[in-house]
Amino acid sequence: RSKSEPPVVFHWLPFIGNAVSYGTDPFNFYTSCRKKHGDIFTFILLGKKMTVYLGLDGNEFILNGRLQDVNAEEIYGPLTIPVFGSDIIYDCPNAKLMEQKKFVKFGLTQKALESYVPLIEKEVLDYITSTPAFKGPSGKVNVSSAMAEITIFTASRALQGVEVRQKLTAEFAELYHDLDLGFRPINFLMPWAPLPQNRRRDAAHTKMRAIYMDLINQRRERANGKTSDTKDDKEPDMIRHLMDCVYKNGQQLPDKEIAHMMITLLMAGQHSSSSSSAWIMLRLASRPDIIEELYQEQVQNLNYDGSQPLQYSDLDKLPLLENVVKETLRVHSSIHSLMRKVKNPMPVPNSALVITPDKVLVASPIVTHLSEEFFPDALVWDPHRWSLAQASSEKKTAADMVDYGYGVMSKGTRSPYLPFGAGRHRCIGEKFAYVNLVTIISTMVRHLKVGTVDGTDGVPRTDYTSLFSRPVQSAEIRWEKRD
Ligand code: HEM
Ligand SMILES: N#Cc1ccc(COc2ccc(/C=C/c3ccc(C(F)(F)[C@](O)(Cn4cnnn4)c4ccc(F)cc4F)nc3)cc2)cc1
Repeated sequence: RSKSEPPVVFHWLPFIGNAVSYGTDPFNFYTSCRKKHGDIFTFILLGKKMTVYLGLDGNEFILNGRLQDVNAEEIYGPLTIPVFGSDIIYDCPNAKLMEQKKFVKFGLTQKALESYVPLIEKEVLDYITSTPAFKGPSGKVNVSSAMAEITIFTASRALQGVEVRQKLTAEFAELYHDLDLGFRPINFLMPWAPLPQNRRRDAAHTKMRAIYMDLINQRRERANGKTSDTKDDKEPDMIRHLMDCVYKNGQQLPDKEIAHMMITLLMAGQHSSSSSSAWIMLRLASRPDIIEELYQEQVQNLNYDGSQPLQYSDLDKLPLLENVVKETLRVHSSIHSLMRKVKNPMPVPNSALVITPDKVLVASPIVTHLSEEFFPDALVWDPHRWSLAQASSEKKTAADMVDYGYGVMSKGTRSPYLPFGAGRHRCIGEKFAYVNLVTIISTMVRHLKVGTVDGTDGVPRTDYTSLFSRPVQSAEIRWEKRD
């Protein structure tokens, strides 16, 4: 091979290449390739040349790459456009995506987040006091399906508003399920496949968009005082906010784009929060000592006595709970591969290597999350490891800050911990995710003790075959009501 090409990982079959070993366990695949070839290597995934660049330098090279050199929408578009809808996110120029991210980020105001805490708490309480899986004083529950239901209720009630939440129990749940059928890796790898579930996905998307557009019209009529409905319209939910957003070119956000943005936020919020919350509950079940510490934290820091409701200002008085979420996002990052299409030859600094436009670049922050170099005993889930680090907040100089059009933020890529990505495509849902996760877990800890079914301190293996790595299905935990 030419000296400017990264080493190619050995594979038996052309086209299929390393798809199977990568698809079954990407983290172990990356780790074993790194031992043989170092931080930069190319593997074959269904005919695509995937060039992985690991470590802090890889994260910087890819996530802070120039807009004209690295392209996200070419890779993510085929998977996301049929699910999210047209003219938004990866179906529009990047400049328009940056404006859409600004709209959403500025819609998640402190006032909005404050209003979400009681709504989220109520959804969790209603769930554990009414769903059959939590009937009686104790029992076992499939933690993935329970957390998926809880998070769809909390995310829809908070972010989507009361009408969408009410629809969730009815037709919407079915539509969400059909739309979700299209949100699978197979649609990454073979978007053109005429699979039956892709027709159901398209039908569900069309119906969901119509539901949102009706909802937007109802709200507009109410706002114009056409109907006498006295419903409290002042709830700062995202639909209301997006209805008032205007692009830089003076164009109002069209109703169709508002509907598509709301579907996008439902999918993003649901998958990331449900896999993270399932892992948090499984980790707590394996560490009953941590559960007791969390319960004591509620009692000592909030004077919790079994009655008073949670509020937004309580959330930053729960450092151990925050570290439980932070540590779970380190060990169980739900997106293991961040991908970009290369558009121009990209010389790798301090090396003879050039990444050419026939490649797809892959960053994998989870590899730095689990490197002994940055985290001693990296594979051990230990929330207390962050309480030491909580003191040392690294200094932020202007050189570390950047604004891609949706607010100033740290470049981030000198950090080995990037669960929300970094750079132009960095997540804007982090604040909502934390409020959602901390409120859900607080409420679970206040009312339930959990443990593993077999009494061991283990957690299930990771299922990497879905779009967001999650616990292998039918992972169960034991629960017992406190009150
Ligand atoms: C624990 C929860 C979450 C995690 C771990 C997470 C993770 C990530 C990551 C790693 C990226 C970067 C993707 C890339 O560079 O290719 C990202 C981007 C993004 N996420 Fe999240 N996310 C979470 C929750 C959310 C929520 C709740 C929302 C919406 C309310 C959201 C909306 C977005 C958006 C709009 C982007 C930008 C994509 C782009 O600019 O191309 N995320 N997220
Ligand atoms: N043989 C075989 C074989 C081979 C391989 C495999 C498995 O291979 C892979 C490879 C890569 C990946 C990557 C996951 C990936 C990337 C992007 C997105 C996303 F775009 F959708 C998201 O970032 C998601 N997100 C962000 N924040 N919250 N949600 C997003 C952005 C903006 C937005 F507005 C809404 C969004 F929700 N989602 C998921 C997963 C599996 C299986 C089998």
